[in-house]
Amino acid sequence: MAIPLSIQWINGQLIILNQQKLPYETEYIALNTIEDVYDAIITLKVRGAPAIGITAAYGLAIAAQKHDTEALEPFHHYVKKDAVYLGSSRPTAVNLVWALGRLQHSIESAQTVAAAKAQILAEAVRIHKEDEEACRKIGGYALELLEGRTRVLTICNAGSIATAKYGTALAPFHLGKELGREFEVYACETRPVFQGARLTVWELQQAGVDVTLITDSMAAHTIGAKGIEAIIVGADRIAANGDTANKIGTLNLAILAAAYNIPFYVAAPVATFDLQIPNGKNIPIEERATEEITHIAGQPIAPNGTKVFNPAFDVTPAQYITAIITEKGIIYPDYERNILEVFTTVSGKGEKL
Ligand SMILES: CSC[C@@H](O)[C@@H](O)C(=O)COP(=O)(O)O
Repeated sequence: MAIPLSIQWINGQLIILNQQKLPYETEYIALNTIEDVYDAIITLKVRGAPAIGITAAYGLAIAAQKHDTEALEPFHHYVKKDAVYLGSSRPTAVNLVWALGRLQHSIESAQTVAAAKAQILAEAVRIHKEDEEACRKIGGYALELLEGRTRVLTICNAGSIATAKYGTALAPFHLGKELGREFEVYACETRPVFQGARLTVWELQQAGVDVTLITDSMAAHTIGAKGIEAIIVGADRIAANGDTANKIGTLNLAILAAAYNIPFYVAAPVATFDLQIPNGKNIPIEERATEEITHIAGQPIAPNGTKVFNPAFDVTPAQYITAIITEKGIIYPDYERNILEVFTTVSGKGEKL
């Protein structure tokens, strides 16, 4: 039994777990070029907001090593162009542009191209390491909040394989296992791409955590029938007022939690907050290919030419969120005030580091 990892930097090579192939095949692939990284992100070989950010950071660092110039100005120009390219791969998870921005910032003061190349790679490794630490802390805070509750519902995969390790929403279950605390996790299958069925169930089984799969449409019934005591989800972008974008279907669960009077928790690192965005209305929502809905495993399930709407994320208004669990602590309403306070404490400037 072990917590699976999705991203590894081994002897100067980026190796990822190909999440497209799970749960049938556990395939690890090397990403050697910026195009490999872009493709892996857009085709969901690697997915989950923090994992996208970490992979893109390595992608930018890999590309930077290959730029054949001794002059700093063109080097910065190439890095900026690469960052724009990688940043265009998926629009909702803010961790992507956050990580790319952090790498660019890390080389601003470099005196030579050689120094910049070393610094940009070091920063990617740092982001990777920091995310594991952040997720472990999130798990600790989530365990405090879940004290006395064992039956917990989740959606999508906000687990170890969506981050450096442990995950965000799944972190308390992994950490709980390490500490001898058992949970009964209910995983929504998460149509249309089945991150819940394919990834969360697989990941929790690998780690020896008790997990039960339901279809998304069974959530309301299951909360009552199985006595679900809390819902915990991840996030792709959290606006300054606490409105939270996460996998499509999350909003349904938030409304159900309110109807059943059980807590609805969002777990995310501070890298997932976007203070430039005042509220959820301004969060860009990715729309993906129609085939994700009209086909399952390559087989059509709807008439040819069916009109489709396929938003990959929805936005849960802050009023439905009981608490937001970060590595800096647990944030409660009033979110607008308390989120700003966390960031002011973190950076001293009311900005994301
Ligand atoms: C810790 S991952 C948090 C979110 O990124 C996760 O809940 C989610 O919605 C992932 O969506 P995906 O489309 O699989 O990248």
